[in-house]
Amino acid sequence: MSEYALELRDIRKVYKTATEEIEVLKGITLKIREGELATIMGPSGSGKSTLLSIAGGLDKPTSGRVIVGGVDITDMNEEELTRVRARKIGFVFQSFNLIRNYTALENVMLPLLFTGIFNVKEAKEIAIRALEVVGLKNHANKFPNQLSGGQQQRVAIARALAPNPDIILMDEPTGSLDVDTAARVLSLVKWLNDAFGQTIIIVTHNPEIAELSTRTYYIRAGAIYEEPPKRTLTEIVKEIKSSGSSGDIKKIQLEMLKLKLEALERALKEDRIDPTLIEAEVNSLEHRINRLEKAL
Ligand SMILES: Nc1ncnc2c1ncn2[C@@H]1O[C@H](COP(=O)(O)OP(=O)(O)OP(=O)(O)O)[C@@H](O)[C@H]1O
Repeated sequence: MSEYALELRDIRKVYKTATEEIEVLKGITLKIREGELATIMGPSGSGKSTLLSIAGGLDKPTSGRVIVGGVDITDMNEEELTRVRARKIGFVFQSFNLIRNYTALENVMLPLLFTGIFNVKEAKEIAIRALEVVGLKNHANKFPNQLSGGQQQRVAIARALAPNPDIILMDEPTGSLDVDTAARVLSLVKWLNDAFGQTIIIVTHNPEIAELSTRTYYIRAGAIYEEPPKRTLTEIVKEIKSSGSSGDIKKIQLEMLKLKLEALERALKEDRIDPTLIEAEVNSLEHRINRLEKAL
């Protein structure tokens, strides 16, 4: 058994769309030791969920290796991955992802049955214990819509926990919960890490969750850091300006101004507006169009 619950080696991820290629992850190496409660933070669109999907074998990296509990899952086919995911990886997402017409108990039993290890009776016994761990033993036969948001998230945690996975991956696990319920769910997560030694990775925007964790990582511009990247406001503004979008915005603005000018000229020609009222506006539009054309 490896000392790492999860190892990501030089992970690159390039998304190809019809018009462009985006390199979201630019060679990320990450080693999560057993028993860690790690958080991954970073700006919106920085690739946190992409990294989590790759770590969980839900998505393939463009290059690099993914090793879960000492097993290299990078080149596994879908059938092998389904087994490995069920045995070694638990998932908890913001939207709970419980199956609506299954009871809480059945929802927790499902990944246990997917492992191919347990029969129905064994899966049931383990699932009941997992529900007990999250304080929901008495709600085992309820359907998701008969449970509160916090209870549903606890069922999702029981489901992730039941197969005794090497690692539980959580994507904004408290994102859709109110503050009090979120705090209760988080204290359960923290307790599972402390008492069970369960290795957990949480992707979040919430710095308070990072405070609970044993280690915090930050993703920015496709790279990962253990310290929050220190940037001045001027650097952030420069980065946004040079991100390529401001040129496009100017072009769109120019098109909009030209369309407005055309419309004004048409209205003037067709005698639909008072010329004295719009003279200044036409002048100002022409001036702005000139300036933008020079800037592009
Ligand atoms: N299937 C896909 N095809 C093309 N681009 C994608 C795809 N999935 C994600 N992206 C792009 O990859 C980038 C990273 O997305 P990702 O969801 O991993 O970011 P994130 O850090 O989790 O963002 P957030 O905090 O807003 O959830 C984004 O620019 C996104 O638009």
